[in-house]
Amino acid sequence: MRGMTTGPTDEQLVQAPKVLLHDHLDGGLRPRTVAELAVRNGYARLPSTDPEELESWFAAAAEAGSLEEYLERFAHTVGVLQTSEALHRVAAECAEDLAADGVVYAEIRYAPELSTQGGLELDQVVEAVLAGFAEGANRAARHGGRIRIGLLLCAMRQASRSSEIARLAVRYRDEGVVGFDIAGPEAGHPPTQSLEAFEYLRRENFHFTIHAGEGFGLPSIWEAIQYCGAARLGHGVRILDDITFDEHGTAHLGRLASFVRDRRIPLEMCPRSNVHTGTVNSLPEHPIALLRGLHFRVTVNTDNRLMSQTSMSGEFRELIDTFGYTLDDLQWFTVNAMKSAFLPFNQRLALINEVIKPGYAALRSEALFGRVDDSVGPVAAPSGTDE
Ligand SMILES: O=c1[nH]cnc2c1ncn2[C@H]1C[C@H](O)[C@@H](CO)O1
Ligand SMILES: [Zn+2]
Repeated sequence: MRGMTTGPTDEQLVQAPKVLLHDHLDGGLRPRTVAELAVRNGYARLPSTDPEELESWFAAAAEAGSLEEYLERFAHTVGVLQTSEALHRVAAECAEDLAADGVVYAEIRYAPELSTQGGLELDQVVEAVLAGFAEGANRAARHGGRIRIGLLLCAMRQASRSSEIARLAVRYRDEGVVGFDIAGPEAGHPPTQSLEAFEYLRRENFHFTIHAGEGFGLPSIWEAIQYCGAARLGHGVRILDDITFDEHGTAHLGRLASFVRDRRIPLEMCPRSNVHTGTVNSLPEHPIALLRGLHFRVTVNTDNRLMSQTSMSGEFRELIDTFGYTLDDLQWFTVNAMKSAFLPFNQRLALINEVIKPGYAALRSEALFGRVDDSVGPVAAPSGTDE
């Protein structure tokens, strides 16, 4: 509630409806699942098969300091994702974990070309993931969780298979694939290397986002938008390079930054991941607060829950602690994300009006009346919090 001195509790952050647009399937496995799949499928290259040790090993990605080093950890999650059963299980657990964290709508991305080392066809990869999502969402619903979940297909920038993956995405557009993306090392692999794929997708009226402005700067963002036609930007952090400040601290937007803001191009920001890849030095230095203040269409995302040891409620917690955000800000980020989703307009609107806004209103009214503690009766809201 605007003006409240107390912020939302961790429990309220989980209860708050959240929308996640940028999260990699192979970056969010449960450590125990990685270990079990490795044993079951004879994958012998894991650094450990003890779930706790594995969790710490993946978490060391936090010290990577560069996108390239951060990405090295994925060899092992991809290593255990080479069968339909493994993909199905991991996708189902992903849906369950997100629902348990209060995510009501998610677009999860994966590069199917990474799961063909054991003989799977691309179609089988996509089908296993989609079936896993459906199963996980159903299991979550049985425990009171509600989640809509779609798949974005990534092509890996270094692999030159983007046109093939774009065609795959369009073929599965009515089965749960909601969009396309390119991922992997950004420097040396500009978006225009995949121009043919993006032109095809545009002719098909299909949706796509592009990882840009994370491991490389403005030229990557410019190509993603002006050559390729990206509807959203994965990260987009370096748009900051096109903003200058005068001696009064007033921000001035360059032409590209203005275009991004004027066109309401969503920025899929992933604060914790950006610190881990060295894209920004620390969370307080992250441009999310500045860009939110300048009314860019900012969204909050996790990127890789395992490698960056995060969750949507965890990202929100850190933003609150760092920038003093309130429930109003969290609702703003969430509505921004829902507006930006690759879902039909009427469904986006329904989720905003029937799920997100009522969810935040309920939390605000809880803050207004004080939380009920069964042992001592209602806890009064702290004094001096009137607007
Ligand atoms: O933040 C990222 N930037 C670029 N590529 C990424 C990032 N996080 C994960 N990936 C890559 C590694 C995965 O294997 C791939 C598909 O999910 O996408
Ligand atoms: Zn990413």
